[in-house]
Amino acid sequence: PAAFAQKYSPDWTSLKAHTVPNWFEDAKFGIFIHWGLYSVPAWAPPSGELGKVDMSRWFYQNAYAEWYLNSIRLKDSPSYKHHVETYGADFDYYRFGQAFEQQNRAWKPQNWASLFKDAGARYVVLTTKHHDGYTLWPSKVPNPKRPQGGINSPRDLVGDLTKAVRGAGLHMGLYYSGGLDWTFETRPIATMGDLRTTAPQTEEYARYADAHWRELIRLYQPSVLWNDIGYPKLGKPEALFADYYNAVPEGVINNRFSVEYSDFTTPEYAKYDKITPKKWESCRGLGFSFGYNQVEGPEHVIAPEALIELLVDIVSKNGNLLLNIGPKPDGTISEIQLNRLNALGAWLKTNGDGIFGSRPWVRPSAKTTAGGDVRFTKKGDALYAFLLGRAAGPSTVVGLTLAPGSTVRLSGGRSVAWKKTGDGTTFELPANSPAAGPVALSITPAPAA
Ligand SMILES: C[C@@H]1N[C@H](CNC(=O)[C@H](c2ccccc2)C2CCCC2)[C@@H](O)[C@H](O)[C@@H]1O
Repeated sequence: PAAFAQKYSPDWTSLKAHTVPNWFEDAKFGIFIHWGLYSVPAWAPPSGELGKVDMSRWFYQNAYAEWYLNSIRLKDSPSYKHHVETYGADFDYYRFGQAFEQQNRAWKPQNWASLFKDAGARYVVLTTKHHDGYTLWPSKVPNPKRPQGGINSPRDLVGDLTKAVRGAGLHMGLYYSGGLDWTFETRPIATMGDLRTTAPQTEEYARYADAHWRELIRLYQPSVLWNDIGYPKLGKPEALFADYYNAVPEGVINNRFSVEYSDFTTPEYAKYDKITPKKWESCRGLGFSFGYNQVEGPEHVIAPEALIELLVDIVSKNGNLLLNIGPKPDGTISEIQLNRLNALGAWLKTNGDGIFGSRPWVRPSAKTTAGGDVRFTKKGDALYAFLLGRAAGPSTVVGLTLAPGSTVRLSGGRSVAWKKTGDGTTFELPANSPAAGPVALSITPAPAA
């Protein structure tokens, strides 16, 4: 097409003509990465998941290790106590830049790309600037609050990872904290009200954020604009969106610019409980934090089997899972995180056919007569049934009726005997499910309902 194809104009009517590209619908599983100065202290009280901790307490015992700067500004927080004991009360947070920049010289981005590919991920979203204002690329946009600099990575971490990820055949997306920037607003956030009043709304900041997003689009043509926690009202997002889509037609934009248009919604540590027609993506850490938290142990981190079941549940309801990894400053990833990625990758290797490229069926779930959970997806003329919770032996799915002569196979090909019963359909599953994770059945032709 002509290089100057200006399909989109900067108004919501034009932008609403954009549809979610197939690659994002098909992808199902992405890797979120929170990496930055906060990865150096890598410390937060594992107080619980967002949504399970009372918001009146959340900010004082913030489980998000990437909120370290805000946490140490709250003098009665466990993080402040830890900071004083470990670095001293007068150790300025931005001095972590030295250790971060020194240690990430050793980082090999291709190691991450192959790790994520082996895990079965189809796209990656990296933090380019989190709330602390530090940019993971050597931005040329001056920060009026930091004339002395010190908040731009000298190494192009964004570019290096983008190249490696695309080299591995995955899509590359970029996260940018449009709503908060603690180099512009230094007041601590102790309540949701503070979250709103400390979101910078000056013309100066709006120009800064817009220039950053435009620099990122020009340099890297990201497939995802993952803005976070709002956007300055004066930031003219509709112009940014139109220019982005005209430059990256297959791009997608999330709903956290907090404007009337987006390609997908972004429940955080949450998921929908039914099929929603609008595309959505559930994001969470493996534990309670996005940034690496050295304190987190197995009691804080999702178990491998629960992680696989989480992905299957989300996909059955028209969502993607954006699963976060918090790397150490030198780019290495903790064993507890690697272990979960590998478990997910192993299961997807055998059972991914009913996940990738699938779409929701007429209903997302059913039960077995033994009380087990079942999730459905559809792809081509096959219905996929995922029996959660180590289903084995004869298993009857309630309310499911197959056409006579239907073929049922385990993922990996082995055929499965089935018969119609009063309650539904009984499948003769193997006596024990070899690997962890749901048993996946393909059923052709797919029943109508
Ligand atoms: C991916 C994560 N996003 C967080 C921003 N989260 C939000 O804006 C949170 C949120 C959660 C769900 C939908 C919209 C907004 C609010 C902030 C605290 C309670 C609700 C960031 O604060 C966090 O550090 C991480 O980057």
